[in-house]
Amino acid sequence: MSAKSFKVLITHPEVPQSGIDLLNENCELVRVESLPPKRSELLQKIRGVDGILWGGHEALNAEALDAAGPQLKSISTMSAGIDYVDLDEVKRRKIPLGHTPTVLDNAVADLAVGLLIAAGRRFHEGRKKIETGNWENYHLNWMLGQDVRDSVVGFYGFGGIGQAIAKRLSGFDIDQVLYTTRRRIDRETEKELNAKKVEFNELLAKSDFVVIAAPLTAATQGVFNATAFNKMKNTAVLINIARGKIVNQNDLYDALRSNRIFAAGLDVVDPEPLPPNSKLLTLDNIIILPHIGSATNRTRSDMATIAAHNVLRGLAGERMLSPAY
Ligand SMILES: O=C(O)C(=O)CO
Repeated sequence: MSAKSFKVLITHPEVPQSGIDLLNENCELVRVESLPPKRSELLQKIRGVDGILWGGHEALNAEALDAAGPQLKSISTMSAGIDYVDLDEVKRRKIPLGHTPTVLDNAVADLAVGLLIAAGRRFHEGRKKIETGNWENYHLNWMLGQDVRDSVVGFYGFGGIGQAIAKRLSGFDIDQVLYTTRRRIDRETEKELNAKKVEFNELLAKSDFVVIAAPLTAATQGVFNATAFNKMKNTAVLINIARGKIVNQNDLYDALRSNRIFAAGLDVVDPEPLPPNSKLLTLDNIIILPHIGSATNRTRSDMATIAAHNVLRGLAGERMLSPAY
């Protein structure tokens, strides 16, 4: 490919060097420098570019695509989820779009297991007990939590991330994995992970831990609402490492406050950032992280590398490493 003539926009000043170096070999780079990135700077620098490495979760929509112009040939996000992309607008313009699933499966799965144990074993509440001088370990039944051993873990969405979580949990001697997905996974993987596809209601009723690992779409938005929580065990723990909007947060607050379910562990919320005065933060039985599932040095660097390859392949008219559609 002779791509030196291509102009590529990097939409975030902190895109890891691995991605920048790859693109720099063959392309003229234009970079957004403001931090947090200013939309106005992006809309100005996007004009006339051939490719874009979309480094944040800023809306990638008609406004941005129109500002870029009709020569735009290749875009890659640096994320697995693409819910901030107006996919119809990208498709309508026939612009190849890549994203970066798979490389972050392990990092997100590690975090999910951490959250599952932290929520089930009341880490956050325990820390608060210490801070408030309520270390009451003279009770024999003080701070009892949920066992992972022999538990049923239900996955709402069972792609690469869900399967990586299940693989890790097999080391904790869980009893069974249940899952709901649009597609059934292959029998060999089912066998290896002791996983069984079930209907959503069965998943809710039988799971001790429910893990949300599905993309945010019109079909998944708000699915975890009061109706769903009422079908769960009152000892159940909900984990969300996917997208905040899949959960109705008001209903989750009610379910946790009334102990309708035992606890929740969230890496994602709605909105992000969560306002510091959110009522969710007043609860003892929730642990909330600021969307750090893929936040390891190696994972972010790998994501930048894949995104850069996607952009280069799109510019060369080749199939991207991980096309989003
Ligand atoms: O890449 C994504 O979509 C993420 O949310 C990483 O945590």
